Amino acid sequence: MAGKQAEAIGKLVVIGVGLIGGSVACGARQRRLCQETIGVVRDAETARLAVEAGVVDRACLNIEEVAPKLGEGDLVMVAVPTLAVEEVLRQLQVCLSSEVTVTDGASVKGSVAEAARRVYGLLPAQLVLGHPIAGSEKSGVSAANPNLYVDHRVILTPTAETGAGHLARVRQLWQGLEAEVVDMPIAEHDDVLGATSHLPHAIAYSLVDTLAHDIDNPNIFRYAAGGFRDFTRIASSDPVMWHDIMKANRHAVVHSLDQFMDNLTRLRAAIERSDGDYLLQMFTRAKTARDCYTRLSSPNDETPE
Ligand SMILES: NC(=O)C1=CN([C@@H]2O[C@H](COP(=O)(O)OP(=O)(O)OC[C@H]3O[C@@H](n4cnc5c(N)ncnc54)[C@H](O)[C@@H]3O)[C@@H](O)[C@H]2O)C=CC1
Ligand SMILES: O=C(O)C(=O)Cc1ccc(O)cc1
Repeated sequence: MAGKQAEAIGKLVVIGVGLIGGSVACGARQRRLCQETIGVVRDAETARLAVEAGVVDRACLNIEEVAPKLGEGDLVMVAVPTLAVEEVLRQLQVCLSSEVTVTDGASVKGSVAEAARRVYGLLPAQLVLGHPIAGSEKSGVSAANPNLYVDHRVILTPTAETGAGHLARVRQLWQGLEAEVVDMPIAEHDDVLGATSHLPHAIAYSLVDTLAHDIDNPNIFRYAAGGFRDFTRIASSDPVMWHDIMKANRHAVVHSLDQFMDNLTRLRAAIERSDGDYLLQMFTRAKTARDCYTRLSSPNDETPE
């Protein structure tokens, strides 16, 4: 292997040119990681915007227009909401050669693996499931950012069925985008992300909904300070995307929510009985854990506003 260069990626086809797919496409295009970048979008306006903004070289409205021309070395990235991946795989199954590498960016991996088994009857070797741990509350092609993944982690969840060449090609794409790639079993991915990403989004949505609808003061947000802004930014995220994630990872999210609600119940009781020892101990423990997290993570891990 010494000195052997990885083969360049041929065509990169991105299905769903929003924040995640658009960022992969324009990041790869700017860095010349592939020969051509093609977007598959759902309407002519998005196609026009994606080309005009230099996110892709060209865009089309139907995967069947490009799929028959793809072969070994080409890569298809599916970047649509989690529960829409199955419908896209169904289209790919009928029109795409098994030599083409297929990957995705969906936030839940177990449900996508199950969808793939339903569509193909097994997990095909060409399919490499992945998840960039980078993003924001923004969505759509206008949010695409060629440097979104720089110094951020991308989790790949290969299985025994995953083809080594396909895995290498997907790894090469993310590394070319300057991300740090780590491999993880599917179940571990969904448990960990259920706790660290899906639970905080559920809590943020619930907090804002509580303040907006359950508290009897129409001016409540007028007096919110920076803490409210920091804590609730993610409640501006796309509702369809999060509807899909909560349904797709419901067992892990419910488990994490139960643990959180137990903790919150203990906190409520301590506040009610004015238990200062409990409050100081719990807040100190949490502050130590959070300070440790910020020290360990690079500055880029702090999500920008
Ligand atoms: N937003 C974030 O911070 C992150 C999102 N993800 C995951 O990446 C995926 C994409 O998310 P975003 O790019 O944020 O969403 P987005 O809303 O910005 O883009 C999704 C795109 O997919 C298109 N789309 C929806 N259904 C489709 C279908 N059936 N066929 C073709 N196109 C379809 C939409 O028109 C849109 O252009 C989701 O699965 C999400 O869970 C992963 C990491 C971070
Ligand atoms: O906006 C934020 O802080 C996020 O947490 C972005 C995000 C959303 C979904 C994911 O699957 C991964 C990252």
